[in-house]
Amino acid sequence: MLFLSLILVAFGLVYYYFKKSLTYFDKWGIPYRPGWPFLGNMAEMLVGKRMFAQVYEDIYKEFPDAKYVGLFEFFKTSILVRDPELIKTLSIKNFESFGNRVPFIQASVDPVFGRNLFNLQGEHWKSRRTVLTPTFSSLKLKTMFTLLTDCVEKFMQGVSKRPAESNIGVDIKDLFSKFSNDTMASCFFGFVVDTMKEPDNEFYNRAKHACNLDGYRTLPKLMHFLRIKIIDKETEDFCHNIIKSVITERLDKNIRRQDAIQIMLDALGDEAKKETMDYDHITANTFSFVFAGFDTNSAQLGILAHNLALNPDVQKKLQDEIDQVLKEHNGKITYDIIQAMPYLDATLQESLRIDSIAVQVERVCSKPIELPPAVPGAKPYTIQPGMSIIISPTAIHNDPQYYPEPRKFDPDRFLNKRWNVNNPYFMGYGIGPRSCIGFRFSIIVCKVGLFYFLSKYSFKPNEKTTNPTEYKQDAFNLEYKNGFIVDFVPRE
Ligand code: HEM
Repeated sequence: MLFLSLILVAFGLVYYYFKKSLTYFDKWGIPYRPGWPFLGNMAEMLVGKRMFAQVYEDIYKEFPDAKYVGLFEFFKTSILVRDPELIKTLSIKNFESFGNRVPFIQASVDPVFGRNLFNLQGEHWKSRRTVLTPTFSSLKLKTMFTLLTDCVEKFMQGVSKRPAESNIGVDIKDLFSKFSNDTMASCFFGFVVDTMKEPDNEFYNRAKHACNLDGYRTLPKLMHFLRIKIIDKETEDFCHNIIKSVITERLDKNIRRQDAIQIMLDALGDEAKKETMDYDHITANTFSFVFAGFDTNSAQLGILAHNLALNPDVQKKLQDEIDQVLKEHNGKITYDIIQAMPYLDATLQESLRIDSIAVQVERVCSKPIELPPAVPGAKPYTIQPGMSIIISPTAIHNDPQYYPEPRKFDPDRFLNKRWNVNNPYFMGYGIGPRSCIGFRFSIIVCKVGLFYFLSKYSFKPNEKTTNPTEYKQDAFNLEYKNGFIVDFVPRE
């Protein structure tokens, strides 16, 4: 009985503590949506009623006059920044104070994932990012272009062998994941695989498995406390072994190939002797590209297919541009030709705007910074180290004051607009120095995939393709209600 009373008292105290913390923002007059003890503002997400990204969007919409609002994510108190100019100030000008995101996991628990760029902090991140940035320069991507066209040609051959009836009600993201996989294997791991021909290849199966992070995203602290690794031992060994054998072969036989491993080897210069090679780092880096790029690129192509199926006029305009380019260049396509296609470029930008894969962009504060009052008449608020700011690309991209008729898929909004990762009104690839390192690679992969596909086929809505678009509310990542389902038919 005494024991039970103690438990009830302890529970009461904890409940009181969390209930009280839910009024934390009152002192500064910062608006917030009332939260539940232990769950904060995330109750709807937890019961599958609202997608993560939409919880942020709902809160964003609730306070149209605020520069920022208070946010309760389970036990965590954060700031959701609404004002694009404040987003820019914090994530770019004050990068010294907001240069990190909360790490998923420590390298001591998971050596491959813990040392990847996404997860690294402070100076470790800075030096790694500096070494890796040249991998994605336009010049390097140009040299990788033939690797990409090899992949897309194999992919299209595989698509052409499918019986017509299997192109009805297709999970298009899954289909494009085969192309995305092969680009990763070839451009980052330095070996060739044809997933349309061999859908059960080990690289594809492991990449799919390793990109499933749902548990970590919802309960990272618990997973960390239990020392559950993201990358299991077998996948870790598999990646190590590929990298080791590719590097050994290159050094032994003096082979060069235009891929990311070669760029990392070249960056290591004379130290790149077999005995001193830090395979762990190269594995962690290449793996971070697969983790960050495999699912995102296929999802982006899925978003494109869905929106093109629903907007035949846009699809037709894009196919006209593709046909024209093929005709002008006798079917011989180069990196520069693809990059110079204005409507293809605008369509990709619009697809990143209308449905952002990034659930949120997060930065954790490392030095105190005073924020202006959240609303007129409120007090300035000094954000303290350890607290996160959250940015919602979905909310900004769907705000009619920045994008009139935001649910309309209209590539013309982006016609002849340059890509810019420092633009707080367009954050498909995040913002500032910590934005997506692979964005140029991703752009060219999506363009190549779409270009070749639309030169032969047209997307059509299937009875399962929701119109207007509906979302799967109990998914963590962006997913349409019935999945990424469309039909595709050969062009007339
Ligand atoms: C459509 C595809 C993609 C989308 C929408 C996307 C989006 C993003 C976003 C929103 C971030 C967080 C940025 C921030 O915090 O400001 C990010 C980070 C990152 N992305 Fe991508 N990404 C895509 C493809 C790729 C690809 C293909 C690669 C690899 C080649 C890649 C590698 C990374 C890495 C390594 C980071 C962490 C960067 C750092 O912390 O320094 N991404 N991406």
